[in-house]
Amino acid sequence: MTQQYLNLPVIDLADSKYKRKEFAAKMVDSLENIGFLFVDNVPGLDYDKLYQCNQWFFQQPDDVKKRLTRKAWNPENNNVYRGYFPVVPTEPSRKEAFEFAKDVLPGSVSPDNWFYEKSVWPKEDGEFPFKKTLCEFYELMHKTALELLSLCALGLGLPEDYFEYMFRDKPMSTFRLLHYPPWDSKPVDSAKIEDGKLLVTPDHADTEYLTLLATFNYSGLEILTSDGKWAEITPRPHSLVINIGETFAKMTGGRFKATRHRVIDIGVDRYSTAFFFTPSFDTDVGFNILDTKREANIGKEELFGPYQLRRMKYEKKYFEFRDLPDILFL
Ligand SMILES: O=C(O)CCC(=O)C(=O)O
Ligand SMILES: [Fe+2]
Repeated sequence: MTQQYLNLPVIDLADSKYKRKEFAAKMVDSLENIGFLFVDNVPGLDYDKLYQCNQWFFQQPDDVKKRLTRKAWNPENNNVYRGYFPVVPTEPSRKEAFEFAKDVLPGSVSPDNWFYEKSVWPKEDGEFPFKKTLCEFYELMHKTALELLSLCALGLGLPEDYFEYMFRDKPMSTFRLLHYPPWDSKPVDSAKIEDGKLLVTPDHADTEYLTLLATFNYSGLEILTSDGKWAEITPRPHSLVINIGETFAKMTGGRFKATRHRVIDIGVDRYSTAFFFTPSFDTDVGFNILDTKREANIGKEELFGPYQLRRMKYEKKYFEFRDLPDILFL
């Protein structure tokens, strides 16, 4: 099979003030038909600095990573959800990652609800302000995601602030730094796909609401197009890749697509960052936002937190999530 390439639609946020309606329509069209798009000129987003954060972390020695490693891989630690997880050589998903969130106020959630556990951070040497810089990026991604959702709302004929309440109080968003080392001479069979290619992340759709991905001009990201073929996204420097997760798709009754995608081994180390914009645990995600007849949604309440845990731990069973503890009150 010859490799297919795809140029995604582009929205330039520098123009979004005076082309709002046009961009809203483009955003809706992209999410209905492809499920992915590029966003250029995100105000304040410094890609070199973000890449520097990514490189700084993955160059840390093993003992630094070990102190941040989730309990499933290091029983000495208490963090089950945030922090670091290592490459697992028997998995087709070949990646290590560092994940953090914005801490909630102490006492504002049940201590059993590890979705809100405090983020863990590496010790710094005073040379590079890793935590401070990444926390600023978190705020920037949060703001950008809200702006993109307000364009979606406008394009769908909803009030522009329609989605805001879901993310105002205790969003569960995760910021993930990723490193995919290339396969060595003996890749696991489950990583082998057509045309002799190798996976570093298998076919999946994201679970949350909206994903903001920086690929730093690396190739390797493929999406499953509507004609059933895998196509590689042509990287676009200084642009974010945007896609939606299953939660948003289901709340539009499937009108918006949570498109399946995967990452291919490009033969060299690959780095990216993903911001998963995620509602609060208590958000009702059981209704269709496009269904104007209220009765159609009665009795369908579904809290986001339990939905997310079920999808990640019991249904998708990704290696990084399948050992998560249960949450007793679910
Ligand atoms: O690294 C990438 O380009 C994609 C990452 C991804 O799909 C994910 O983490 O869900
Ligand atoms: Fe993904």
